Amino acid sequence: MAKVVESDLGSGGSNVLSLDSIRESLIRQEDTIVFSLIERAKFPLNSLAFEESRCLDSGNSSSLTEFFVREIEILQAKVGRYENPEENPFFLDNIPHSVFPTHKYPPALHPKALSVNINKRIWDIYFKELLPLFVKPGDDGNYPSTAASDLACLQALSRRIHYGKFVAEVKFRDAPQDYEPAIRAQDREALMKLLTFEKVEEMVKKRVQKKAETFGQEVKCINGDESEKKYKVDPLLVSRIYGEWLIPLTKHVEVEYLLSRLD
Ligand SMILES: O=C(O)C(=O)C[C@]1(C(=O)O)C=C[C@@H](O)C=C1
Repeated sequence: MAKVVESDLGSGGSNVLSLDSIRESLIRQEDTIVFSLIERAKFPLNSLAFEESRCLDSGNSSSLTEFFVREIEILQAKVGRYENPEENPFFLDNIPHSVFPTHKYPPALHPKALSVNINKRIWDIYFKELLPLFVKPGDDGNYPSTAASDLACLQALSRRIHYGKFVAEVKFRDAPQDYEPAIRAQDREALMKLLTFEKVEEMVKKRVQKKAETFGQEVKCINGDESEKKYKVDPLLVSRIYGEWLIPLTKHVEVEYLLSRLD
């Protein structure tokens, strides 16, 4: 069995590997996700930025958004972003090494974690299903700012969903006797059942709804008598995005990670 050691887990984490500390991080990530959706909602859909290749460089056939994300990922890789096991690139084919000495993240995950990357799926879902739900239709031509906002959303969503690897690792360590038989049998359904906590999911959906109400409320009057409350992104929609996409994709990552946990 590959060696995985007790270690510090990610951003500002304590060195206790526990389900509570992992959930704390997921709760903090909700703020980033809700804010990134609110920021993206400033712009209309601007689909020309991500749907069509309009690059003037004849050797390049990517959309403006894809070009932007690829270039930013290269830059971020050069300063060590992908040395952090919480970060997963969208374009794996062109990730260079860091050109600076990097922080040595203690190995918290099984080495097979590296092969769990569902960013291609996240990209497709984000542009085809999620974005049209929470931004206005239309085109204002502001593609560079739109692409920057899309990247912020994509990275926040990807980090949250791939955090499933850490959640799965902790659950496995807490109860190997429950998980090992299902892993040996490669039984996805049994694993899904073991790692599901419906009450926690309900709480997450309610909390992000509340965060979207709190962070995204239009504030025009200062004497508190807004006649009708208005939100930059519909709070019920944020809850639905979690319930229908983010939580199921996180669980999918958990299962994929666990399937190789004994390799
Ligand atoms: O908190 C957990 O136990 C998780 O696995 C995370 C999560 C989620 O995505 O929010 C996923 C599955 C559980 O059913 C509950 C919540």
